[in-house]
Amino acid sequence: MSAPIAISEGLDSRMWGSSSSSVLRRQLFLIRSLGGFRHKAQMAGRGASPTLEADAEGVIRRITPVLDPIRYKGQAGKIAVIGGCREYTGAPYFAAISALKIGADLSHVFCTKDAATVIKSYSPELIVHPILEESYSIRDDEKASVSTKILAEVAKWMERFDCIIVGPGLGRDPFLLNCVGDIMRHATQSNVPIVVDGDGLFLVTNNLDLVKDNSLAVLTPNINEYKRLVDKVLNCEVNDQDGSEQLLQLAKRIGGVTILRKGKADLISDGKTVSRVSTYGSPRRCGGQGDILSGSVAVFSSWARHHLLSNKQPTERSPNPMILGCIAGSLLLRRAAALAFENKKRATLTTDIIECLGKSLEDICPAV
Ligand SMILES: NC(=O)C1=CN([C@@H]2O[C@H](COP(=O)(O)OP(=O)(O)OC[C@H]3O[C@@H](n4cnc5c(N)ncnc54)[C@H](OP(=O)(O)O)[C@@H]3O)[C@@H](O)[C@H]2O)[C@@H](O)CC1
Ligand SMILES: Nc1ncnc2c1ncn2[C@@H]1O[C@H](COP(=O)(O)OP(=O)(O)OP(=O)(O)O)[C@@H](O)[C@H]1O
Ligand SMILES: [Mg+2]
Repeated sequence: MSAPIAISEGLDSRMWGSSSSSVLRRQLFLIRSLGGFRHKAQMAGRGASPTLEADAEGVIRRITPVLDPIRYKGQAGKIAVIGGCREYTGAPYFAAISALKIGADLSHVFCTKDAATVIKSYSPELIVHPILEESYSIRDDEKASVSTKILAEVAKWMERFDCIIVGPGLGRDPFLLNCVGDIMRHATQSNVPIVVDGDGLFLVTNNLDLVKDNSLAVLTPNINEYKRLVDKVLNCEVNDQDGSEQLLQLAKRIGGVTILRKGKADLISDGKTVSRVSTYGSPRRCGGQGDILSGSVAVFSSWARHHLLSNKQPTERSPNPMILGCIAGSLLLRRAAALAFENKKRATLTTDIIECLGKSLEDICPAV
């Protein structure tokens, strides 16, 4: 029997954001009575909502689809990464290949022409679209028509995707970011979930309307990206003493987007609840682990959405699939990082962690 989902099922997810003392007492009662679920509650601060250590294994078991012979290609997920430019080709590759290794059926990359051949050469598994342009490659008088053409190219595919990941290795070219902003607006109109990472967060922090009020958007900031977001949205510094409460306020202020704050422990909030994943990963901090995480979150949140939609009509009490995706993605990356580190120690690299994704998922949720 699969373990219960840590948040929301059986609990009203809206409760966690409240600071009234009776609600707080009730929350604590519920947490204590959930002892068998391996929850650990930690108060974020006086009068603040508790942070739950998520039952991430239970979440993974619950949402991962069975490998059923009647399924056809595409049903386990079609993911697209919008990223990859002259400087960065590793990041979009890591995100896209991780999505496949976890179990998505198709993984696309929309990148600049310079990056496309390089990314294709890393793997024949990826479908690579060399369509993005940076300012240096186009004249001013071409910009309007080029950006219309880029949007049309992505729009052709958009409704087929279960999730897009915006930002790994995108770079910060203003023309390119402008086009990507249009792509994000189109995804939002088409109800396609968006995971925003890396330079996508640079874009969003300066254009919050791109994700505001979008409950299908997930932001996955690292320490620097989080600092910039807090500064811009809350107009203050990062508060590590009361980190959960600040994260809750940040997510609320952006209209209920889900935020996964990466760090020693990953904290996840949609402005209503705060969950934590602190399973030990690896002491190696090699670049690219955040990219694996973005691919992982995209796949798991698509599976969680599908799982919830296929079981019953979602209600206000249903868990937020984007949060479930973050919890599952965070645990899987950490397990894979721990396994890779066991083998490679100081030489552990992101490619080693990617090789451990399959075994880590198999240990939690066997294929047969
Ligand atoms: N193998 C690969 O291909 C990998 C590629 N990766 C990709 O790299 C990109 C940046 O991600 P990251 O994680 O280095 O950003 P982060 O920690 O905020 O910055 C660190 C410092 O650098 C600076 N800075 C960054 N970009 C800048 C720019 N364009 N121009 C100027 N300054 C810039 C930044 O300065 P600040 O923004 O704070 O002013 C901060 O001081 C992103 O696309 C990611 O996906 C990674 O995923 C790793 C593996
Ligand atoms: N100090 C830490 N201890 C343990 N795990 C950590 C620590 N910092 C980050 N992580 C884990 O590593 C993953 C990547 O986080 P990180 O902060 O390195 O992202 P990033 O800077 O965006 O990575 P990338 O190099 O891919 O851009 C997160 O899921 C987090 O769980
Ligand atoms: Mg990153």
